[in-house]
Amino acid sequence: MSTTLRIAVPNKGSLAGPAAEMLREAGYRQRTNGARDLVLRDPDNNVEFFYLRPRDIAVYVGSGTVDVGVTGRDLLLDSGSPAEEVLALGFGGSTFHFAARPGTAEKVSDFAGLRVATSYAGLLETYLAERGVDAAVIRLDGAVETAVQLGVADVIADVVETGTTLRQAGLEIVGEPILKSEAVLVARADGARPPAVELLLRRLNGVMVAREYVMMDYDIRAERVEEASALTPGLESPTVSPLHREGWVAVRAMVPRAEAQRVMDDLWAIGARAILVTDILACRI
Ligand SMILES: Nc1ncnc2c1ncn2[C@@H]1O[C@H](COP(=O)(O)OP(=O)(O)OP(=O)(O)O)[C@@H](O)[C@H]1O
Ligand SMILES: O=P(O)(O)OC[C@H]1O[C@H](OP(=O)(O)OP(=O)(O)O)[C@H](O)[C@@H]1O
Ligand SMILES: [Mg+2]
Repeated sequence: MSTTLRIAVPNKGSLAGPAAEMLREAGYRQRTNGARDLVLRDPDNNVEFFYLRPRDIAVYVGSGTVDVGVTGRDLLLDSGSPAEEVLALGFGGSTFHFAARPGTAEKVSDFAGLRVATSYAGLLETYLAERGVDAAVIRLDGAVETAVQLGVADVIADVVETGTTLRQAGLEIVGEPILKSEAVLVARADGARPPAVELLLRRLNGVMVAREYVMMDYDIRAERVEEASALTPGLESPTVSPLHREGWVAVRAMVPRAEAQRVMDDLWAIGARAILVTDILACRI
């Protein structure tokens, strides 16, 4: 039997719930709601899950003590660990921005000589160094928006999701986004990809495709099938099957979920009927 694959999963914070849900959808065993196990075995899949702080996951993966892990792209870059992103997972999205009181600065080069507070010091130091900006980086653990009010910093660099926290602290975004982040699967940068990792990647990809697409079926007159196929090209090519009713065909294609209603309207307008949309439960593409 091959060696057990070790996977690190966030134990708390905004990535923990969606990460466990995605792994469950991919057919792996996960902790039941509210459980606080630090390790969980999934003998059917020959996998062991380690529930760790999201900030630490890239460090464990980089050291080789676990094979792969789920963390944020921002946390991976901040860690400076020899781990690399192998798959973006489509959840936990956020944008990392500079913010300050109005009138403090307009662009990054204005930060020279100022104090910038953040809980992503590694990421920030690299960013400033790459642009040759000499600012003092103040390392904080969280609630960095308050640092300006308390006089500890002039500027902050932090995750912005809705912008509510910034507004409440009287701050506004300065300059371009520093980084767009989302949850990612990470593996050791120099490591070979064992078959178990390839299998995990295929399963996670399958979950993402099943979430992003729906299956669309409809009937249409044969002479309009080219037009219809242009509206529903599918991933490679739509399936067209003969119907018992003369002059008509049945078409089946995957359609992006977000476009399903518009595509149905367009199909209806060219004479398609019996248009049905169904969820894709799982897939391997
Ligand atoms: N609104 C958000 N606030 C913070 N992090 C977010 C948010 N939305 C997505 N993320 C992502 O979640 C990861 C941070 O997760 P982490 O669990 O460390 O922080 P958290 O969600 O703020 O939890 P906590 O504050 O309880 O430590 C980062 O990759 C970050 O980009
Ligand atoms: O743009 P918003 O929707 O307001 O979200 C962004 C805020 O949410 C997170 O803080 P969190 O609540 O996790 O507290 P923390 O700073 O202590 O981590 C993040 O650090 C920002 O402060
Ligand atoms: Mg937080």
